[in-house]
Amino acid sequence: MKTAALIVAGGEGKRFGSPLPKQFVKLNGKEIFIRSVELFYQSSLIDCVVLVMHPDWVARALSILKNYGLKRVEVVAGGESRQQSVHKGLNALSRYKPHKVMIHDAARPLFNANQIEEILSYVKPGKGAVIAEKITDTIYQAEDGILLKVLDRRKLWKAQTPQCFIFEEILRAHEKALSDHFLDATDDATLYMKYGGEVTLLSSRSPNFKITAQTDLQIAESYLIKLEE
Ligand SMILES: Nc1ccn([C@@H]2O[C@H](COP(=O)(O)OP(=O)(O)OP(=O)(O)O)[C@@H](O)[C@H]2O)c(=O)n1
Ligand SMILES: C[C@](O)(CO)[C@H](O)COP(=O)(O)O
Repeated sequence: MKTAALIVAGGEGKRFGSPLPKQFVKLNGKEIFIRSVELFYQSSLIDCVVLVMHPDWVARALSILKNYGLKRVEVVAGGESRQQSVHKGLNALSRYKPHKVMIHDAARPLFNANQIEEILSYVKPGKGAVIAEKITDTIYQAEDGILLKVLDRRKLWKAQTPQCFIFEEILRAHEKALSDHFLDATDDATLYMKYGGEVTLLSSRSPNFKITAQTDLQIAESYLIKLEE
């Protein structure tokens, strides 16, 4: 049975604040989206890869993928939101009839691909698996800068990606969300759980933070320099 990877790179990177969308910015000499695609493309456990790219940058992405010899990556145009982009990517994947799918932010290029097998082992009918990070700080709930409540951090995690599911189940969850006009989910586990799925959280074995601001890029570079020494 096939396993697919869906890499979402359809955003504009507004918080990064550069004319080039952050997924095209080079991290130690290689574009961030290429690093994320390669994590899955180079895995023997992944049978097909779809990259969802911002519509204005599809041609540029295709040319860069070709330069890296990443021939078997299908590129589709993303939507206005991450949720729409994922849905477009899932529709593109349908023709490959995958059994499982790993949905990953292109903006998380540091993910440790050695965890692919472990994550997939948790994915079963009705059960998804998501890489997340346990909270170590005290977490406040506030309104207008006034502390309202201190939350129990023992029960709190920071969602990351990949987020992995039985393909038909997460596709159905996205379709139901669309028909229910539930359109502002910021991740896929939200939809999966809303429509009855159970999600297992797994800690990342390496830094797996999202490149959101320019400072994140500098942190990622110093980590990679050490790793690739
Ligand atoms: N319409 C969108 C919005 C986001 N994403 C992708 O979802 C991931 C996480 O989103 P985020 O870090 O918020 O990226 P951007 O939306 O580009 O960032 P910003 O909010 O700063 O514009 C990224 O890989 C991004 O490319 C997407 O595929 N389609
Ligand atoms: C999917 C995600 O990376 C999990 O933390 C996050 O929700 C993406 O949010 P963004 O606003 O699209 O970066």
